[in-house]
Amino acid sequence: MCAMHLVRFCRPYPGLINKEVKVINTWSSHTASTSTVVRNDRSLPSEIKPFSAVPGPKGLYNVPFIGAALHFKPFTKYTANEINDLLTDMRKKYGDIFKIKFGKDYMVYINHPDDAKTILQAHYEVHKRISFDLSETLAEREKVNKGLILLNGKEWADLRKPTQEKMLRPAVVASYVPLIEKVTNDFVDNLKKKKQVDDLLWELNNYTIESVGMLCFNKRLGCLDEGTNSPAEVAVALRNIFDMLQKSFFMPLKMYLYFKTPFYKRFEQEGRKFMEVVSTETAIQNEFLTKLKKEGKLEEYLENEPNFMYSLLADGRLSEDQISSVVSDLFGAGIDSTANTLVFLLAQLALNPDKQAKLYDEIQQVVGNSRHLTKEHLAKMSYLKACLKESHRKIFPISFGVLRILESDLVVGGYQMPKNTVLAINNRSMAMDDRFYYRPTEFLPERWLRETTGDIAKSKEFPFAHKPFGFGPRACIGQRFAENEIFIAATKIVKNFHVSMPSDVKEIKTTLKIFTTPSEKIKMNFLERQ
Ligand code: HEM
Repeated sequence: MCAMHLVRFCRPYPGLINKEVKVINTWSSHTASTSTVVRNDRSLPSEIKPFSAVPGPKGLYNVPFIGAALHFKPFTKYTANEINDLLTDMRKKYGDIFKIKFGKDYMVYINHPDDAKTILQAHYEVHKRISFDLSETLAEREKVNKGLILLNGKEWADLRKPTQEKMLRPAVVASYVPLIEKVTNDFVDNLKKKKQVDDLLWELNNYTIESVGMLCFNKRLGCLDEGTNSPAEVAVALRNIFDMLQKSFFMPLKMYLYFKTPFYKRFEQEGRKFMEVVSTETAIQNEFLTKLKKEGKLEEYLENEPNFMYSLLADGRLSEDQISSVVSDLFGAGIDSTANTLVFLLAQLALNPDKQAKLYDEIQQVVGNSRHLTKEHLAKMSYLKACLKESHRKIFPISFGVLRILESDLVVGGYQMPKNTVLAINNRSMAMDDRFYYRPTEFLPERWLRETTGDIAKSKEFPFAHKPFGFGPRACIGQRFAENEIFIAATKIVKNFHVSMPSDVKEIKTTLKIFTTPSEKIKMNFLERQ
């Protein structure tokens, strides 16, 4: 065992500090106040226990491949799309840390923020992502370059570095505000005509395709044009792709790795539809840029509009093939993620009219009669930001939570986790845990405001309980773009409409398709404000 591991063993792990502590509320913008809180009520093993002692289902459940099948229908009431319910039951039975065998390896579920912190702050060099073997098999069979989502180690870092420089810089993000605003104005105009929608997710899918299309291809793809009532084919393909990925993850026998099974063939068909759109649009964008360059008009064009693909081409560190794979990943990851987030945010506001009224007041105060939204407006809207954070907490957006594969041994919650252990941070379960959140079942954006103190602000004690965009070098690369898009859409929609749902709807039922998504169509009324 190396010296670093010994140091880890000797260090008292965070959860051992299990007593009343004085906490300075440094988040108060006015005066720092002191309050006494019970930080958590964990009971941890008094000495470090081996991995074999991590609790979890016993017996047949631990037989490689077959064991996983026993957790799902027809043996239980759960399907792969409802794995969250299975995990909630296991959390109740086994506690803050438990392990389940999926395939041939264990996956360890983490339900305490102290442990989430230990894992997310551990040292990683390869930053290996858990295998989406269905997508990997498709990429290999179709001879398509893998992108940010599938690559690891140096190949991933070579793509990530230049892309991140272009995507996460505040100035770049800000330059997209006017472009997204135009897309949002068209969406709002459509809502004014419709007044009511029967399937909010599909409407928002068309909106997010248009927004992320502006980032990836600098082009409007026509999904919001008059007469386009059906969702774009690419959105349908993506929905099916994510559903199949979710299912493939928990399949006991993955025959598609060896043969083109009917399940694989359906995935291939949807994958090809998606890739067709991306390669067509990428080629058009390339042609457009080459033409402008030949005509000597490129500089002038770039002065007026940001162009993400051009900035990657001009950077010189990535080949055209690598750029295509980056654009493909951004387009694929950017549509359903943001559309679902917006559905749930609007639904929470509809179910909580008092919070909607408060948000409307903030919008009126900050934006008033300005014709355009600016990054300065967005920066001032703290209640809007709190609404998004709270909506993500109540309905956690990612099916698996944030996953990490250990690159060296690590003590987590009193257990010795060996190198290569797969750990899943179960933010969804922490979100409903009253050790970390005051009245966790309620939609209370106030809990996130800087000026909030006392019990309601308990969540601020546990930042690692809530990581909807992940953490560290492998965190969501689209976070800033997504937040901008969500803030602009929510601001414009709430400014223009009072949103409501049919009176018999009291809660939103969800299912998991990589992203959390409504299990039934969501109807929404958009009553124009006078
Ligand atoms: C509300 C919307 C979104 C949520 C909740 C979300 C969440 C996440 C999460 C949790 C991860 C994994 C982070 C980790 O392991 O630490 C991730 C990765 C990623 N996201 Fe997002 N995301 C969203 C929107 C977007 C958008 C709009 C884009 C593209 C424009 C995008 C592109 C990506 C990509 C490419 C990765 C993989 C990054 C890598 O492995 O280097 N996401 N996202």
